[in-house]
Amino acid sequence: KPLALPGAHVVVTGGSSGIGKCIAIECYKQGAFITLVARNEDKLLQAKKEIEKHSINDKQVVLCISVDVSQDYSQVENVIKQAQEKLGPVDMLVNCAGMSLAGKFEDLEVSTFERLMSVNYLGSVYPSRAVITTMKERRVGRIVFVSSQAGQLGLFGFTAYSSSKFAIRGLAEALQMEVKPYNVYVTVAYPPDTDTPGFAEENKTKCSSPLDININTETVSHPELNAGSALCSDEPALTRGRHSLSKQSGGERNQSELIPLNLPLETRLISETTSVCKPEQVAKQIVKDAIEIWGQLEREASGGWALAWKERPCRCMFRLNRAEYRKHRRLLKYLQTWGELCPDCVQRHRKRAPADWADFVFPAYLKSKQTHSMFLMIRSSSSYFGRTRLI
Ligand SMILES: NC(=O)C1=CN([C@@H]2O[C@H](COP(=O)(O)OP(=O)(O)OC[C@H]3O[C@@H](n4cnc5c(N)ncnc54)[C@H](OP(=O)(O)O)[C@@H]3O)[C@@H](O)[C@H]2O)C=CC1
Ligand SMILES: CCCCCCCCCCCCCCCC(=O)[C@@H](N)CO
Repeated sequence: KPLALPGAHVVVTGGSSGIGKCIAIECYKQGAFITLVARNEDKLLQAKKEIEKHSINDKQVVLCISVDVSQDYSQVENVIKQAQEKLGPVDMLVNCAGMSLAGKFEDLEVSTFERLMSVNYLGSVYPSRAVITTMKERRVGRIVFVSSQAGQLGLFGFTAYSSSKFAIRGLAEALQMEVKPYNVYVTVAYPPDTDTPGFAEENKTKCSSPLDININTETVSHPELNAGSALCSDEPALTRGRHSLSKQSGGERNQSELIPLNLPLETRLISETTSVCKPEQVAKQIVKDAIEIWGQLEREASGGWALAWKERPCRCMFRLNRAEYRKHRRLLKYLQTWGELCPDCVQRHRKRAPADWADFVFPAYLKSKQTHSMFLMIRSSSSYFGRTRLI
């Protein structure tokens, strides 16, 4: 049976901002009781207020608990205890707390690797560990992990981030095997770039040196500019209201938007080849897939395999037909040869000619509507196991 959200207790880590907040809103709109978990109390309270605007009955509650999910297991366990005392056993846990930092391997501090592993990986282990026993006993439960596209494919500049997001996948797949007999289901979301405060932060670390690039980080946070950048947008890739090359002259640059760090331009270029999603849209898909029954998912997954096409069936946000799937593989090929393409691409970029460097990297069809549509992939571990006969 699908999980019934009305009256259910949903815990969302990272629920005070971005995708997590939108997931909380989505569940609340469907009648759930929510516990938000994050560090900053002001942000939590603000999110609570925003979520409460969407109530559908007067019994619904939004509880806020401040904790760092990455530090101390006993603290996290306590938080879950508190939440269960107030709102009952957790029916669904969404592990959305996370952070991202981009940089070349040798430019990243080793502490960054430790930090991202703690927050993204251990920060998903701890809450899951704290809810799992009760879920198994009750034979009810959903655990959602939020990985990333960078958790399916190693991407330039994401050595620290990608690996922490890959780790989540291993955790989820192994856990699913253990808990499936107890009617507990695990999903992993692999979202693309999504317009959130966290993404804006990350982009600050993605700039190149200021000599030839203007990064207009403002663009991404303006919803009206981003209106055309939804998944289904017909607009070509470069006019999607992303932090595209600014036409401002050097003299008009806002210095605060330029972080003069030696951080990878390539990362930003790769990133700009796809559209930015709206967090509401990503959240909706994540919640839908988490509460659904796997049988259905498996059938729907038959449209195509995304990313690791050989052995890993994925659920795509929009199903792919055969032709689209072929394009998909081409895109992957391009990414695999990125190492060769990129130096040239960067050089052209530096010379500012041709302006449309993405045409060089990706042929026009890859910037088409269908391509935009593929970028949200929600993976169902059980459909994976079903297909590859691992169990
Ligand atoms: N936006 C994007 O482009 C994509 C994001 N993702 C993933 O989605 C998730 C959410 O991202 P997004 O919405 O952009 O992020 P935001 O930065 O907007 O929100 C992050 C949330 O996590 C909380 N958080 C961060 N660190 C901790 C911690 N140590 N302990 C407890 N809470 C913490 C933050 O609150 P506080 O700081 O107060 O603790 C905040 O509520 C992340 O895991 C991210 O990696 C995946 C793919 C794409
Ligand atoms: C169809 C084949 C799919 C090919 C996918 C690769 C496309 C390259 C674009 C990758 C963009 C970076 C995603 C990371 C998002 C993220 O996690 C951070 N933004 C977090 O803040």
